[in-house]
Amino acid sequence: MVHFSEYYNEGVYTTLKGNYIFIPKNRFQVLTKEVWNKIDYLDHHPHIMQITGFPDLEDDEGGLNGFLIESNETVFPIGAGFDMGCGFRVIHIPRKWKEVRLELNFLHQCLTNGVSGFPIDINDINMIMDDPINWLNMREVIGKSPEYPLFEYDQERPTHLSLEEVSKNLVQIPSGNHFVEFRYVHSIEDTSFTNRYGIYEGDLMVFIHSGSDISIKRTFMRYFAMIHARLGLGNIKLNYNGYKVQVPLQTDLAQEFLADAERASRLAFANRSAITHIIAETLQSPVQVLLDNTHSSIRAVGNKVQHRHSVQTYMGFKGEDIAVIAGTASHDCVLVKRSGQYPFLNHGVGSGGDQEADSYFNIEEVLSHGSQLGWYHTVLRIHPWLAMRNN
Ligand SMILES: Nc1nc2c(ncn2[C@@H]2O[C@H](COP(=O)(O)O)[C@@H](O)[C@H]2O)c(=O)[nH]1
Ligand SMILES: [Mn+2]
Repeated sequence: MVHFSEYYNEGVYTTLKGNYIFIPKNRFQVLTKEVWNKIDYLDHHPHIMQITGFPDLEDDEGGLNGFLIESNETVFPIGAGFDMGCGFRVIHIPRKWKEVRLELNFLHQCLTNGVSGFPIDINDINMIMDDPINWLNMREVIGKSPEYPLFEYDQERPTHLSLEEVSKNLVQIPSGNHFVEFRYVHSIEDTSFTNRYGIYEGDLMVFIHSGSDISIKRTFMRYFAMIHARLGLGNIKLNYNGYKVQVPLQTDLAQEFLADAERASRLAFANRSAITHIIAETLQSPVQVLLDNTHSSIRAVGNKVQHRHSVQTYMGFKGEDIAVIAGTASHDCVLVKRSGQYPFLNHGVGSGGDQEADSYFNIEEVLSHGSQLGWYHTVLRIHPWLAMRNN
């Protein structure tokens, strides 16, 4: 048994190769053998430049949740999990939460059955993959994202996504652990921020958590299986180390995978934008999009590949770097403002799947850990009210 605690200091574990795992002590102590095997494997991998673990680090479907990998010349298809492009959008609505009950039934109908007044066809899908911002402008979508990073990709690469399926599933909540939640501001800690942007206690906050539809998720599972089979790695067992499945960056397969990863991110972003539009139209209200990010992505710049599995960066909102840390369905979510230099943070409190699970960590513990590391301070807390899902 290795006594890892000798490397643990003030909320940070330093690996043998000098990589960091930012994790509260009691979480650190219960990391499983499988998690350590994966960390150790990547820590010693010749094509890995950096790995980083975040406070909600844990095992997840062959990979690690709350985990960032930066590699050289190599793509790890499990690096973002299968829900490629998944992210949160947070919208402030300058109305009190108690005032909007009447419109919600109609909204639920729209967001779970599709919206006839907002038709989507294959041309829309092609335009979104090509230039999502232009598509939003052309469709006069209300509620633009203040900042959303698009990455260059090789648009000539063939796609393995089923565009027909995607077109049927856009402008609605995808299945899986995706939702539109109506929450409200219930305690403000940084009044200078909220006064600047007209945010008050009791105001409605809408959370859109949405990634790919099931057909996109299956595409990335197929990529994984295909690369696994090509490498002749045998059977996939429980607690499989999915990082053993890798593909050189310059191969056609890796380039197709990366192109589809960026397409999936753009489609998920467009879906969150279209959902915002439907909410704004239904509530007949202005909306203030605080942020839109993706926490599951694989992107290459030059020969460097960044893999994010449930890891977010701060987003620019009117010159301020902010993020939202999700709690659970029945707990607060928290808007934070960056106070340190470090650009990344965990997206939530773990990966519990569709239902509230025991495996979720305590948000207070996660928050105090991030604050102690000097990453951010709390701006406000957002209380749960009601949620819409589409399973
Ligand atoms: N506001 C809510 N947050 C939730 C809910 N279920 C889970 N979560 C949080 O979201 C993140 C992201 O989930 P993932 O599927 O992308 O891993 C997770 O870490 C939880 O903190 C919910 O119902 N409402
Ligand atoms: Mn997600």
